[in-house]
Amino acid sequence: MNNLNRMGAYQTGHYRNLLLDYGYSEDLIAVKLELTWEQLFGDNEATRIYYPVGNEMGYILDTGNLDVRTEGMSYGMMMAVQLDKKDVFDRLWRWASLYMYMTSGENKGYFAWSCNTDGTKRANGPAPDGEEYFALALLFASHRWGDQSSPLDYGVKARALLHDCVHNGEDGKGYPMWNRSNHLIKFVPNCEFTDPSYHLPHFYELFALWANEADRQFWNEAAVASRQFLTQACHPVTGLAPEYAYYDGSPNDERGFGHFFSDSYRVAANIGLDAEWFGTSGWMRKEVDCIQSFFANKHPDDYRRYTISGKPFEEKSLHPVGLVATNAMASLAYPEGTYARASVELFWNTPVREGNRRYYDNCLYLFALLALSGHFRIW
Ligand SMILES: O[C@@H]1[C@@H](O)[C@H](O[C@@H]2CO[C@@H](O[C@@H]3CO[C@@H](O)[C@H](O)[C@H]3O)[C@H](O)[C@H]2O)OC[C@H]1O
Repeated sequence: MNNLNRMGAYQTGHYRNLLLDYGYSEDLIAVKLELTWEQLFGDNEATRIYYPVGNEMGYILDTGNLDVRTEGMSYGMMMAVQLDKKDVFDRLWRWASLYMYMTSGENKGYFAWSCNTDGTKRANGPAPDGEEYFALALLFASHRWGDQSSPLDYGVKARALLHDCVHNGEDGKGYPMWNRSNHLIKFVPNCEFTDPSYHLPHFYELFALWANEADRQFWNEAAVASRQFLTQACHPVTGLAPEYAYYDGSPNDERGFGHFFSDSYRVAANIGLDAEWFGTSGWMRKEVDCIQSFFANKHPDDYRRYTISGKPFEEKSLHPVGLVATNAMASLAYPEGTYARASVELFWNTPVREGNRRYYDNCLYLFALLALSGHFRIW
């Protein structure tokens, strides 16, 4: 464990139910959690994102782009392991293992980030946020349910994946997902910039405990590096982070992703979960206060794309419900903050999204509900 002088659930064993602390009743919280799972994973055509396939498999559909992404598959697995839904977890993992995993070429050992619903690949490269979520979801599954025969040998698969993420390229073929010198996660393996929303230091703390022994120091250093990186990537006044950034944290707008838009929303949520698991810090409190105060006087119907200094574009947010959710989840890092309770109240009163853009919003929605109710746990 790296030099953290903070106390979170990892140290105390206690997961805060912030919804309860803010006055929502235990019964209502339980009902909302069950209902939301059902809305996303049941057969309500207006809200679902999960589709079973035959007796053994299933996928999460990006309903806006009509593809299956490693992001959604790994998110679905994380949700399933948190809620003890082994059947759903195993179905998703079987589908990802069969169709997305790449066994040859430059990206051997990684997962194709986008596939069609019939399993054919739409891309031959990975998106590292999927791999990090797959790895931790698998480790949790291994601890919660025990390893079975392949592909359900969860712990074995997680360690192999983390090994490849760090060591690919050492034989001259392919690239690691993390820059080996500065320990920062890349946007894609064969580039040298990053995506602030991919930085999950709270995951790396756990990889440092459970990955192959030879890589544990690497993961400790990755946790330190990502926490430092985030302080550089988030704007000091608005708290907004860009979608893509250079390693020094400055926005990378080469392809038009240097502003606060869809990917960026997750940064605040990630800080909330890091605080819940490993404790909060002065910077995390300030960051949450900045971003929540930036959105405090804005209505979700009018959320836009913004420069990180806060200048709005004409373009509306594609995922306002997701942004409501991530801003609420951030409250875990600063529950006493000026806007923390109002951010959670807005989330509580916002329904899951319907319509074709619902996938990303509803993923962020269920993550926020899990975290705010103390159900997003280290297993
Ligand atoms: O260029 C691709 C890159 O796009 C890919 O990134 C994945 C897709 O985008 C990210 O999330 C999306 C946020 O906007 C919503 O509208 C979408 O529904 C989400 O999927 C996601 O985090 C990435 O995994 O990575 C590979 C690159 O080659």
